[in-house]
Amino acid sequence: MLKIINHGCNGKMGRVISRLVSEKSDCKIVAGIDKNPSSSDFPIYTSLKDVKEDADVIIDFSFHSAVPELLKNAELKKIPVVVATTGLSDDELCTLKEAAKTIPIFRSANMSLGINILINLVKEAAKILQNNYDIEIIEKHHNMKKDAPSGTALMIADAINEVLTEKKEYIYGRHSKTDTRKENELGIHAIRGGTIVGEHEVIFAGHDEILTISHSARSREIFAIGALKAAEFIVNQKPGLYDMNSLLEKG
Ligand SMILES: NC(=O)C1=CN([C@@H]2O[C@H](COP(=O)(O)OP(=O)(O)OC[C@H]3O[C@@H](n4cnc5c(N)ncnc54)[C@H](O)[C@@H]3O)[C@@H](O)[C@H]2O)C=CC1
Ligand SMILES: O=C(O)C1=N[C@H](C(=O)O)C[C@H](O)C1
Repeated sequence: MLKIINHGCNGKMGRVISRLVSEKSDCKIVAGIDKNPSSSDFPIYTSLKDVKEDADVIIDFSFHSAVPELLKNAELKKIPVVVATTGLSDDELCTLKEAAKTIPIFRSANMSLGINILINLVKEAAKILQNNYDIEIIEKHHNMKKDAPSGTALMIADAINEVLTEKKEYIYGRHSKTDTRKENELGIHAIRGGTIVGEHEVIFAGHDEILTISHSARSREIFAIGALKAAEFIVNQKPGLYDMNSLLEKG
């Protein structure tokens, strides 16, 4: 029985995690953590330091500024963490990398299988098309999303840059720009509206032809399923930083 702490349990993703876990027989939520506690069938705390229950793993869908304190306490309690929260600053990312020296940490801005396949396809296309095609990323999310661009858009952009001979400069929207697009640009554009779960589109625009590779999330369950798989995976790992590639390699 995998004993899970649900960090951000009262949020949109935290609630999906709780629902999916309640439908499974091989794992359970032993405690939740949220800055806005409410009643639940498991105890809810405002910080990991107060959690009394014994746990194997923490799944985190919260807010970027909550991550450093979570990791500090996870290190003290020696509990592996799945970090799904996006929008981490450079300093917060440094803290995460330091913590991964003590405990296993799984981090991905997108826990869906599809986006991780998209990244592999986009890398192949980028290698071939890098000299003659302009690359732009468009992401669309619901009107409650706080960070922009999405963590996934940045993860896709970083993956593209990894395989390019000449690295691109990220351009976030083109408001106030008064010159034409430069070859070294990689445009990243964020749209917010309604209840859009998450759409990512990578456009390779060349002379008289456009290649578009896209992914559309139709429910939050795909992220929760991925996070639960990551949780099962991370509990058996040594301290270190793991991502979706580690999980996909495992098969
Ligand atoms: N990696 C992935 O596959 C996915 C990542 N996300 C990311 O997960 C995060 C959460 O997304 P949602 O659930 O939609 O947001 P949400 O705003 O609905 O939920 C966040 C929850 O975290 C809680 N929280 C905020 N600060 C806290 C703190 N200091 N301590 C404890 N709890 C705190 C809030 O009270 C809230 O209940 C976002 O960063 C989002 O981008 C969302 C979906 C998929
Ligand atoms: O906030 C969300 O909802 C999502 N956030 C992640 C991101 O920032 O990439 C992943 C997913 O697209 C949903």
